Amino acid sequence: MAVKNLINLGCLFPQVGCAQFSEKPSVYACLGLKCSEFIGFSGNHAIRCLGDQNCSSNSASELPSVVDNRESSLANKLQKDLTSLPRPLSVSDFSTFPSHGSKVRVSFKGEPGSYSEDAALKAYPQCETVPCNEFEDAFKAVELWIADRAVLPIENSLSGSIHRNYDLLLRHRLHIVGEVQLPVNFCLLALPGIPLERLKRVLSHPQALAQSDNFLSKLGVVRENFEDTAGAAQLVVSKRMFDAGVIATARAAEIYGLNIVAKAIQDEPDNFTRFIILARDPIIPRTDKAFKIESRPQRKQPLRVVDDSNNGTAKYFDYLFYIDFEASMAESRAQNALGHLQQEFATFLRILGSYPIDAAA
Ligand SMILES: O=C(O)C(=O)C[C@]1(C(=O)O)C=C[C@@H](O)C=C1
Repeated sequence: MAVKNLINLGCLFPQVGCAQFSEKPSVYACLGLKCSEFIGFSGNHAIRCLGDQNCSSNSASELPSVVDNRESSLANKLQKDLTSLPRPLSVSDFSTFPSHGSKVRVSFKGEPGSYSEDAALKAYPQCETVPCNEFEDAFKAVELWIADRAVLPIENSLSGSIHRNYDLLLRHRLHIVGEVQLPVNFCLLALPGIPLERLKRVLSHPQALAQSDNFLSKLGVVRENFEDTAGAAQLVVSKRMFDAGVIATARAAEIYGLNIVAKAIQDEPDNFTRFIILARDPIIPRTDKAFKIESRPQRKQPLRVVDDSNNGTAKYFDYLFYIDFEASMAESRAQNALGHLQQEFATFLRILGSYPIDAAA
């Protein structure tokens, strides 16, 4: 079992590269009470369902019989040429190095039009985005110089941490150099000419479906999980699923030629996803002002959990903590605090990055 903990403190730091961030830096450190602990700390990961190949969705087959010719020809006309969109990278693509201009290249997990791509464009408005099949592919794209940055979700204000990315941060040697907080507004999209009442099912990322529960319940539709929101939009278009809606971004509607049939359908209006920006090299902070440390491990009162298999006896476990605090690593108090943790308490310490806080959220 692994436990994560976020802790904050703060100080001044000049922004490098991303114009809309504040000058406040934050440090992400990982601290383990046993190194081996993080091996078991990986999240579940679904297998991607891409276009019409290997797709377990029951969507495609029944369509020609349920749509009339008028709808079919309308959709044909409006459907964008999906083959012109960038194909997400997978590990096998990494032997070939794509040509590129001088733009910053930013890898993300998902298809063009996903929320993650929105986050990449918020951080680097002029960037060239590099879609990837898996979170790990986005890490590798940076490591292999195919991309300059990776933008990956780390937590959502409603659903919490994205464990897979915490795990990957430790498995890879990239550095956190920034963050983006993205307000997540879910839109319901459908093929052109299809009104809300015609929808029998809605496809999307599990988070999007879960966070739009009230709306979907009222609509009385079947929910179908998909790996990412934009991938679901692409599927609905490529399979001409006239009875299916998709929860995705407004940009996905534009990219795939879908109509927005409802906007801001999430249950909670304040829904934010926090993304981290990763680079090959760390930012070296230069500052001298820190705010406060809000929390720290207590040596005399370490965490305990009760192990049921041990007849309810209290048992100590090894923990891995992720600490996100406002400070600069150039500031001596921050160095001292982490130094003490390492000398007196932790068996493992790694600074995952020092970065400016996104104040534009
Ligand atoms: O499916 C997408 O569009 C994504 O970018 C993925 C993702 C996620 O990983 O949680 C990102 C942000 C939103 O909260 C919903 C989905």
